[in-house]
Amino acid sequence: MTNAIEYDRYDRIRPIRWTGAALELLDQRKLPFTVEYLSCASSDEVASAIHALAVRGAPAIGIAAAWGAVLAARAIEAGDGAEAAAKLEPALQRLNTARPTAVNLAWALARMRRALTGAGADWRDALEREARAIETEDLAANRRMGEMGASLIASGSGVLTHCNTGSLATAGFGTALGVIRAGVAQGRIGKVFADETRPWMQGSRLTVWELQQDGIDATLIADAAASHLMKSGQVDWVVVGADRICANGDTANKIGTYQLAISAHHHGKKFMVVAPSSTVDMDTPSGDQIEIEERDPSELLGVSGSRTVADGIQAWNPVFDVTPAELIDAIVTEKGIVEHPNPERMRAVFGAA
Ligand SMILES: CSC[C@@H](O)[C@@H](O)C(=O)COP(=O)(O)O
Repeated sequence: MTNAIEYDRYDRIRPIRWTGAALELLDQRKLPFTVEYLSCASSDEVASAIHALAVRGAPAIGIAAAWGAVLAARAIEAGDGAEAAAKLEPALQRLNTARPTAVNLAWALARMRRALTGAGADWRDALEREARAIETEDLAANRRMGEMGASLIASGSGVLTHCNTGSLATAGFGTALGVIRAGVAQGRIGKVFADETRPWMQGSRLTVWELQQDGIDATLIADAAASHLMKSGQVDWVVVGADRICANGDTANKIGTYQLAISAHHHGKKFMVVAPSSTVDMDTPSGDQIEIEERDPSELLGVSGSRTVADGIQAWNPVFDVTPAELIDAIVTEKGIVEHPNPERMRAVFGAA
């Protein structure tokens, strides 16, 4: 179990690049066949890219929004941080409403506002420093969580993951996928399964592609095959990311996570949530208070742009669900692991709201 993790090996995919003049986003709508960066020169372009899923994954949209605030600053004149904060607020609000469920977006923008507090004429530098810090800290948190989460996994285990929680969804390395990378490097994980994650196909288009870049074998399954897989005994842990973790441990993540947790519980498999503390929202008492994003039903009506459903059919497209804390064995963050989360154990690691 002493295999060192060669982090350089995982540095090949960077979803977010700041050029000094523009924000470049690896366009996740086009992967895996086209690797192309979308250049955003204004905060409104960043907000549109977040809404359209050109950049996606809770930590990545927080980082992109932080750089969006830096771009918004280019469009205003202000003598100090207080004046800048007032003038930037409309742009920050537009970034904030680009997607509702992942708390990392609001968290990153709150940090950007705080960076302006007390800043003088050099307020633009303060903003840029903060955006860079948010990005750098995310990468460090992912590496730490990777090692912490992997330490829970017994040698030779099989894991199943959902959605995409890798480099593409973060500053790099990933959350749940970081645990999988670390677990494979340490020889703990023998077999990786990824589900397709309908309807947007983050698993089949992004996760298995990311793992292939690292030379990690992964087996793709249909979402509907997950319970059958667990029953077959090939999986010991379900390892997922999060978009918002509440004060009681209830966790919002990609639609389908909840049914994986129910199935894991039924089959006696362990269920791990991996997320940086920027995903923890101690101000929201429970999952009942989380706004669940509903996207355009057209995402369900076709595959790769080709319509597969008869005209006139209605569809409902909630893109996240909430897994109750009692179905979670461990929440892994860079601040610590909360086993069998409840309000008291959450407070012990993250403090009171
Ligand atoms: C490290 S990413 C964690 C979550 O953001 C991820 O599991 C997820 O649900 C992403 O949803 P998406 O709609 O693709 O942004």
